[in-house]
Amino acid sequence: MGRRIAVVLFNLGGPDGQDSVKPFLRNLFNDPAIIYAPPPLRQMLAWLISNTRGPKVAKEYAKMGGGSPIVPETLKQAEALKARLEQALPGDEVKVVLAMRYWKPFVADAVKALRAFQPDETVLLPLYPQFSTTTTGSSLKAWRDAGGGPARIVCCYPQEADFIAAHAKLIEESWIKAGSPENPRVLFSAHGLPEVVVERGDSYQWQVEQTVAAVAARLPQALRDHMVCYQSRVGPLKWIGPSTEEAIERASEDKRHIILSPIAFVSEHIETLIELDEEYAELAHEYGAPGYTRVPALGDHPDFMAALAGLTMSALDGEPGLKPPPGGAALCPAQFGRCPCRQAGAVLTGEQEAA
Ligand SMILES: C=CC1=C(C)c2cc3[nH]c(cc4nc(cc5[nH]c(cc1n2)c(C)c5CCC(=O)O)C(CCC(=O)O)=C4C)c(C)c3C=C
Ligand SMILES: [Fe+2]
Ligand SMILES: [Fe+2]
Repeated sequence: MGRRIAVVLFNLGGPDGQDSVKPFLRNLFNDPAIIYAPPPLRQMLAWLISNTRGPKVAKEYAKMGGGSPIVPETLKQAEALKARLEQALPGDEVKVVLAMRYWKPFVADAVKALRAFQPDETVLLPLYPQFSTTTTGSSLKAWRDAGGGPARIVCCYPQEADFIAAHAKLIEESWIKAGSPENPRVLFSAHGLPEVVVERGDSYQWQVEQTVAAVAARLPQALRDHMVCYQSRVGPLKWIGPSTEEAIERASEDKRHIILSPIAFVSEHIETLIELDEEYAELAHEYGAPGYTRVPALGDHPDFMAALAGLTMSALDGEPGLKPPPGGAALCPAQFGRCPCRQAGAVLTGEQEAA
């Protein structure tokens, strides 16, 4: 008899309308993985920041039709992944559910849906290729807090071959579509993090650099000039750099045609459609860059879907528990020990998952 297989796609989530911008931001800033302050200070900060930041951000969501496209975009990925898994696992019943961290459908909604489905196997698959305590770590903790059952866990996949191929193909295609401009520089722009998060052992920046090195190595010679940079800084803390603004300024001074590829986001949302397409495009224009081409996010690109299906299939193999990064990729160095990849194979305790 066939198995019932559930795949849980973790992502950040986004407001589904103007009324949910403030509560979405409040949920985000009330996460101890994002703001290292004890309650009730954290709740107070979350309330304050969501109220001050809310109106500005609501205007940006309004430009995208009122809310974030992250859920519809993730649903497309879920459908494509389901189709691939059904083909690879004939006879098994596959259900792919969304589990968003800060807005609907929440992780708790996914746990509820799976209680009704009664899966034989559950695979937790973060839509964050690079592990961060602020993203995957926080989602795994939310899974446990919501009473999510035992699962096979994909930790991270910063160098997964099909994921890397998808990025490399999209970059090359975008450059060709722009007329193969001379003197291009590929700017790999990832969401930033406060420096203190990395100092505490978060492996995200290290893994982003692994991804960038692997994608750059697959690009044609003409596209080898590249730089990694970090966008979306929020709040008063010092964030990791160089910032995407600085990278755009430098590329403009060097008279490079900017090919901007989002490298830690796997779908389109506010950070790509507003920040990259409007704010950074305008900045490149102001700095006098010879050109600015934005590479699309991965979305349901067939190679990325192959990566997600492959990660799910290998998670289903062997013992349950946490799976190491695929393809013999290096485990995170000891100073970035908050990534659970180093405990792969062991049965995770709550502490390790939450780290
Ligand atoms: C790689 C993915 C992400 C990391 C790492 C990350 C860390 C992080 N984010 C904030 C604050 C905000 N992020 C916001 C939006 C947002 N962030 C990610 C991904 C990562 N965040 C995504 C996919 C999105 C888009 C959500 C959507 O609308 O679809 C926002 C909201 C927008 C805004 O107000 O600018 C905030 C705030 C911090 C503080 C942080 C690490 C500490
Ligand atoms: Fe973010
Ligand atoms: Fe790791």
